[in-house]
Amino acid sequence: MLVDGFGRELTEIRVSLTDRCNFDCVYCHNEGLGDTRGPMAPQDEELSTEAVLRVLSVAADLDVEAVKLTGGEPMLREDLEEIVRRAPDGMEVSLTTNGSMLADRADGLVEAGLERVNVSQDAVDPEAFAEITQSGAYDQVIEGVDAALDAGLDPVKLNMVVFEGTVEYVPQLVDRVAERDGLRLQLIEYMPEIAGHPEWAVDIDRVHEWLAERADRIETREMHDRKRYFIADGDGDGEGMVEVVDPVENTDFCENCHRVRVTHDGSLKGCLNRPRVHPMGELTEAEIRAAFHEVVADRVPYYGEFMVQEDGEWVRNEEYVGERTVVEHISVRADDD
Ligand SMILES: Nc1nc2c(ncn2[C@@H]2O[C@H](COP(=O)(O)OP(=O)(O)OP(=O)(O)O)[C@@H](O)[C@H]2O)c(=O)[nH]1
Ligand SMILES: C[S@@+](CC[C@H](N)C(=O)[O-])C[C@H]1O[C@@H](n2cnc3c(N)ncnc32)[C@H](O)[C@@H]1O
Ligand code: SF4
Ligand code: SF4
Repeated sequence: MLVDGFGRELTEIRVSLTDRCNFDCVYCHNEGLGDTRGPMAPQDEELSTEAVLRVLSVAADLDVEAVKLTGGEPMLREDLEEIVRRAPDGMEVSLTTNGSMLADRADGLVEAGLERVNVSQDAVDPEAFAEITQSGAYDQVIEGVDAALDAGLDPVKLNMVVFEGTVEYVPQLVDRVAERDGLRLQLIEYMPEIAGHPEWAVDIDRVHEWLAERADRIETREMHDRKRYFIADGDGDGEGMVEVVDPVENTDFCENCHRVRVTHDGSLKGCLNRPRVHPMGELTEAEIRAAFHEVVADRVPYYGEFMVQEDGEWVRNEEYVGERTVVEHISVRADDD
């Protein structure tokens, strides 16, 4: 198993299968890859099926236990089922999707070996959903979630980005997961580091407090030191789990980060917020293996090491001053600024 200089073992990888997407969510950080807008057709630079599988095979040799397939929108890839089916034995395969294409493919994905799915759902109101995602696919997403549950995926997590445009819907989504077996909720703190608009952020501590008041019990997940709140439904006969993903300025979160990312065009990235990417060459097994070693050796906790606090402000640690910033690295959404 690979371990970085801060004692963090590498246990998971996140593979961005494409940076294309059929939605245009106002908050999207696109896993640090820049704008999702553009042609919907497959792009030449995207990793081929075989290249993805080679990366997974090397990762499995290095004792990586789980892979998250993400994007952009990973369900735009027609070879998704094949990738899931041919992923290394013993590696947990999960998917994060906007859910708009899930209804027809959930059964096939389960058959291929998918173990669980996260579906982004920021609102229970179709109009608000359309405004946030810039798409009219609310009904398809709801059908996708139902199909995933019916197909036996467990858990199905609803991902909700908590920012000023969604915070009012938190209680409704908490109720929804408490009422439905198999559903869980992930409240993801809005991350302005890449997406911009820091003024959209809400105080995540207040969300924690609100959940703590309602929870029967609270657990802490090892990954990222995330809190999980277990909340009973109105009748008291069901219980929902709500996990909070709160990476912003959170040193405990970064201290417990065990993930690297593979970009859609075949580079390895040690941190979502850090621009450093390492191309994996022609993607021979030897090149991929070397890239994993180098990237893990270069991994540092973003908050607490790459960024440190000075007089109450987060500033770049002098040791990394020469490194580009995220904002310089990606093509930011020019017309949003
Ligand atoms: N800063 C940061 N944010 C993360 C990290 N992992 C997940 N997130 C945030 O959480 C979002 C949702 O992640 P998902 O891919 O649905 O899943 P997850 O919760 O990380 O993983 P599982 O709980 O294992 O399904 C990401 O797009 C990020 O916004 C991380 O390592 N660092
Ligand atoms: C980039 S999307 C890719 C997968 C898929 N298209 C989807 O939306 O689920 C992965 C996750 O990132 C979350 N996300 C995107 N931008 C974010 C931001 N600025 N802050 C926090 N989470 C964000 C989305 O809500 C989604 O759950
Ligand atoms: S669906 Fe996912 S990738 Fe697409 S714009 Fe929304 S958050 Fe970004
Ligand atoms: S180190 Fe980077 S990838 Fe890991 S939790 Fe912190 S910001 Fe996210």
